[in-house]
Amino acid sequence: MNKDSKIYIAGHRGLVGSAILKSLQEKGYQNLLLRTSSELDLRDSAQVAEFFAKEKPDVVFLAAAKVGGIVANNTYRGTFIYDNLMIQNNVIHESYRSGVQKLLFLGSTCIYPKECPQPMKEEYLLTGPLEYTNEPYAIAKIAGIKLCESYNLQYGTNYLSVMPTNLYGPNDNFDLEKSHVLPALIRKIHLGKALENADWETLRSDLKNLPIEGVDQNSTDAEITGILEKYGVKLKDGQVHVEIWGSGRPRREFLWSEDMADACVFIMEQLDFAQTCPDSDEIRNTHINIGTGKDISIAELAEQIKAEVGFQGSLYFNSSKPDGTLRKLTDVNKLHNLGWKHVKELEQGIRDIYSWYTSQSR
Ligand SMILES: NC(=O)C1=CN([C@@H]2O[C@H](COP(=O)(O)OP(=O)(O)OC[C@H]3O[C@@H](n4cnc5c(N)ncnc54)[C@H](OP(=O)(O)O)[C@@H]3O)[C@@H](O)[C@H]2O)C=CC1
Ligand SMILES: C[C@H]1O[C@H](OP(=O)(O)OP(=O)(O)OC[C@H]2O[C@@H](n3cnc4c(=O)[nH]c(N)nc43)[C@H](O)[C@@H]2O)[C@@H](O)[C@@H](O)C1=O
Repeated sequence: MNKDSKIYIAGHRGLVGSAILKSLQEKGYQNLLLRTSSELDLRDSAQVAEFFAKEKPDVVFLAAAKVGGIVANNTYRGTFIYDNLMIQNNVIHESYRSGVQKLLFLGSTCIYPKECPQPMKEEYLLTGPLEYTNEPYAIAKIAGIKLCESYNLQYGTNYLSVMPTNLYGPNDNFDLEKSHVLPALIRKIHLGKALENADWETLRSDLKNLPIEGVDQNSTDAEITGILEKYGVKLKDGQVHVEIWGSGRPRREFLWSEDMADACVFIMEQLDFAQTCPDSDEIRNTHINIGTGKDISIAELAEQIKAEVGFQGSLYFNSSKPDGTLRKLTDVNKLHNLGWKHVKELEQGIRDIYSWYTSQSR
């Protein structure tokens, strides 16, 4: 990959894709190829074939995918497996057909078994049953790793795969049902604080920027209070209570999206497929974990966000919502040995994302 390479970033408006775009621009890459999903639906084989044949990119960052939190994965199981298989099959296959020199596939640490030894090493892939709530998504991601690996071995392509831990940062999804835990808690606790202060202006401007079904900035105070209750932000006995899904016991590892993007660009600049093979006799587990190597319980995360936001009310746990995997801490030795380490720690990241969120919802 060099500064003149024609680089296609699939998913450039998303959490990770937007950070990859920013990182490449900052590093002086200028020949960038971008398409939104409405301009190019990557599930559509004919559209993707035409795009690659015409544009012939040199390099591809595949950060387009159907993505969501635990409940979205568990609810839209068909969409998660179909969309992801179609997107990655089309992009990887047409990259091969049009002669793309290098490609980066983004998977996820949910590829590892539900009961995986901790921390999770790359070699633990396919050693046990998966967590059921996101099994369809995880199976698509495993297929993506194997598609890259198989094309490399059969056709001599140079496609790399990275497995990021849970990510957060600017341009994340803050939907209260479909998002991941960190953005969901930032927003719920922010709304909780506004409700306890009877700060209707803040509540209305939040809803103006990111409407919740059944309520908008023109709704009455009572309607807003009623709908927030449905999403777990409740005013009861003069106090506001914010719902945390599950038991609070699961542990998660969080990486700032711009660190993730930096790791992606670093790997694409520094590595070829041959160097990712741990053992030349057995070409397996060539993917690379990307994370911090540190985790925290959901209960602790919620307390940290509560302190950062300055919410005075209470947090309560709703055990009717799924916990998912109890722990998925990445082993980041492979990444560290390559010479890359994250920069932003979680405490600073929470501060920065809360500041970003409030600047957007004003
Ligand atoms: N977020 C996280 O915590 C984690 C993410 N990952 C992986 O990282 C990658 C990026 O995720 P993230 O940035 O969070 O996801 P986002 O949901 O923020 O962004 C996904 C992007 O994919 C694009 N996209 C979705 N469907 C299509 C389609 N049919 N055709 C074309 N483009 C499409 C969207 O484009 P548009 O905006 O134009 O509609 C969007 O920009 C994914 O592979 C994900 O699985 C892995 C682990 C954790
Ligand atoms: C990135 C990763 O993301 C998903 O896996 P997950 O880590 O389980 O996802 P999550 O962020 O949604 O939840 C983490 C934990 O947090 C708890 N939790 C509490 N309160 C809220 C809450 O309000 N919202 C959400 N979403 N979770 C909450 C929740 O119950 C769970 O115990 C998969 O898509 C998977 O495929 C994947 O790749």
